[in-house]
Amino acid sequence: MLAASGSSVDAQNSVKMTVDGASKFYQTRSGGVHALDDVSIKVREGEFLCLLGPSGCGKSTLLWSMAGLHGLSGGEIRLGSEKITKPHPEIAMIFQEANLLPWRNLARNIELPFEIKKQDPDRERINKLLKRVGLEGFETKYPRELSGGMQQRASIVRSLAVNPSVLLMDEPFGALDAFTRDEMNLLIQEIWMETGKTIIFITHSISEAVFLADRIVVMSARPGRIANIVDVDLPRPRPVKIQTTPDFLDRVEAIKAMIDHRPS
Ligand SMILES: Nc1ncnc2c1ncn2[C@@H]1O[C@H](COP(=O)(O)OP(=O)(O)OP(=O)(O)O)[C@@H](O)[C@H]1O
Repeated sequence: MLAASGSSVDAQNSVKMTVDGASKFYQTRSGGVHALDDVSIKVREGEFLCLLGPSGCGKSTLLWSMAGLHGLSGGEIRLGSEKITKPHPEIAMIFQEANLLPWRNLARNIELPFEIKKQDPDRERINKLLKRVGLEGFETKYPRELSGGMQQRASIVRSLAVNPSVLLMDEPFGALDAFTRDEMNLLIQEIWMETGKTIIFITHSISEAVFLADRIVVMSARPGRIANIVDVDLPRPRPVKIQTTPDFLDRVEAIKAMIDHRPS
């Protein structure tokens, strides 16, 4: 069954990332936007955490802050005890769009983060990852020659090639068709189980969150606050067909009831 949690994280597991009293105001020409209000989360080492909430509740704002891509108006983000104020080599981000450079082939897209860091690409690791996601043999293809799912697989390889310990994923499969999305959800579950990375994953889909997560942070409408934190104790690996079981559907319904869709 679903269980509210979040109180005794420290006692159970080591904390990988901490969001401590995060608030964010955007200044716009038409006035201020209060996007996040006093959000605190302790992300456990190696956990799969999903952020779920209505459109505009500040999920991307929170994730971008965790990536060090933009600052908070109040509060702080920490990786271990280190304050995150700019991008960090241990933290990689994956977006809804694969963001591959169209003029570079797959191999050269994957090597880009190494070039930026002025490092030699770790070809052994890259080749293993390409094989793992089923892209072996596609190294010389250009993004336009790859399907959306293949492009997103490539962006996963590009992120994991530099061996981060935290993967932040901002609705990574939101633009894919339902079958490809199921495939990608299975793949990311397998990769997570194999690598023990800490994953923080934004989705609009309650089913996707219940399928993937150890815990789901349910956020309320703007300004984003934590409405609930839900444990998902379904055994792993979870097969796609688990999504049709009564237990799974009950969990989805329970979360649906928690989400406040009313505009603030
Ligand atoms: N750069 C910005 N300048 C001004 N307002 C912004 C900016 N970025 C986001 N916002 C506003 O902050 C609020 C939260 O946006 P955010 O994208 O974080 O929400 P979200 O939950 O990720 O939304 P969605 O699920 O639709 O992607 C929204 O009202 C949005 O319009």
